[in-house]
Formats: sequence, C-alpha cells, structure tokens
Amino acid sequence: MYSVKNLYFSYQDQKILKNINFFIERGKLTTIIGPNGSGKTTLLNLITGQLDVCSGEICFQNKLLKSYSIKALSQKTAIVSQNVEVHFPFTCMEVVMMGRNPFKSRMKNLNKKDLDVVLKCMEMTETLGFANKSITNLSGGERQRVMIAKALAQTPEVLFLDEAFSNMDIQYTIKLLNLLKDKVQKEKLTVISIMHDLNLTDLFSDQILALKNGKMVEYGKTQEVIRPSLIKELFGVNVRKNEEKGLVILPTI
Ligand SMILES: Nc1ncnc2c1ncn2[C@@H]1O[C@H](COP(=O)(O)OP(=O)(O)OP(=O)(O)O)[C@@H](O)[C@H]1O
Repeated sequence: MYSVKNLYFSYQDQKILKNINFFIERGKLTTIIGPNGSGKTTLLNLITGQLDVCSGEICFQNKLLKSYSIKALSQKTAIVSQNVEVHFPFTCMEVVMMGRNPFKSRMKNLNKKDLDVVLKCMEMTETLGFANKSITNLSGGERQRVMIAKALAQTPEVLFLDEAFSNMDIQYTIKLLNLLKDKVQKEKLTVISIMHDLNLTDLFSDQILALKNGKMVEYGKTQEVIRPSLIKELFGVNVRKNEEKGLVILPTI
C-alpha cells in the first residue's frame, strides 16, 4: 500500500530523517515509536503528503504520492493530527460532517447517505451526546473522539493518527483502539499511528516501526520488535515483559 525508498528529509540544514525504507501492507495497524524528536511526526507528515520529500520516493497504491491531487488523497486517507485546535465554534456534528467534504460537490448539502455515515461514526465513537455542543467547549479527550469520528466519516482506506489518544482516558482509548482494530481486521482498513504508550502499542499493533535520531532502527511484527533490549536502546529505560498477561511491559526501577 505504501512503499518508502531511500527517504531523506531536512528542515533547513538540520537532517531529520535519514535513509528510511519500508513497505506497509493493506489491512494492518502499524505503530511508529521512538523518543521525542526522533522524527515520527515528520515521517507521518511526509507519508500523508503534508510535507515534500527532500530525496527518495514515497508510493501509495503503486503510484508516486506526489502524483495524487489533494482531493484524491482526501478521498482515500484521513489524518488525525496531534493536538488539533478548533477555534471557530462549530458544533461537533458540523465538524464530523466536514469528514464528508471530499465526496460532495461545492455548495451542495450532504445527502441522506452522507448523514447516515456521520451519525454512525458519531455513534461508534460515543460522540452523539454532544452533537449540538460547540467543539470549543469540549474537554481534550472528548475533542479527540470527535476528530476520530470526523476521520472515520471520511470512510478512508488509510487512517493516520498522530498521538490521537493522548488526552483520552484509558476506557475510551481501549474502546477506540478496539473499534479501529475491528475495522482493520474486518474491513481491511490500514492504520498508521504514532503512540507513546508502549503497553497499548504492544497490545494493538500488527507492525512496529521504530525510529531513533531520524533513522529506522527496526521494522517488523510487534511480537518480534517489542523487546526489552529495543526499549532500552530507544528510551534508555529498563522494562520486562510479562508473557502471561499478553506481553504487558512493566517498567523496572
Ligand atoms: N517546522 C519545523 N522546523 C524546524 N524543525 C522542526 C520543525 N518541526 C519539527 N522540527 C524538528 O524536527 C525534529 C523531529 O520532530 P518530530 O516532530 O518529527 O519528532 P517526533 O518524533 O514526532 O517527536 P515527539 O515525540 O516529541 O512528538 C525535532 O528535532 C524538531 O525540533
């Protein structure tokens, strides 16, 4: 689905990503992990086409990413960015309805099918309760659920999440990760996510891409990649895996 070859990226003269190569299959949940500043968001912004590559190549569905129009990309991919700020007091329902914009003609209202998609996505993310409330009046975790509802309303083939659960409590994080995992397994949705919580990463991801100092230090199946030695290499922290409890990572002092 995505192939990335010899990818390099710099901000001015600061080299951020160096020689990144990987292929992401359809219908997998891939999590990008790595220390603060290692280049995770930069990599995500490059794969979503929000940043231009300096050198190397990114292909999406066997075509160069840069050959897609913004509209074509937004009909296939949806992005939930880190700490989205909405300053205009749209209602939550209006925000989720924006997820249908790539599919409707200018100046036309949403049709019944679009509205059904919107309502279903709000129901799945448990956001119907604040449909008429202004997005500016929600808590951080509630707002993140609305932004996920909006992204799902885009009915994407690929969903990108940049720390999309960072303000959610553990109950909603698990509910939404289960929802996405279900869509990955049943509908072949492809999810590419950045997460800092290694236990949840370990539980829900099919594949892990580990970055350190702008280099890809590991990419592969979760159970092979998430090892105490890698976590030590990435974060300098000692952890042990509790094999009985489904590979929970327990920090050690
Ligand atoms: N717009 C920018 N201009 C210049 N440098 C930037 C810009 N955005 C990010 N950087 C730098 O690029 C590096 C990688 O940043 P990036 O946001 O990709 O890291 P990250 O791994 O996502 O970090 P975090 O876990 O803290 O979110 C950092 O050193 C950061 O300071």
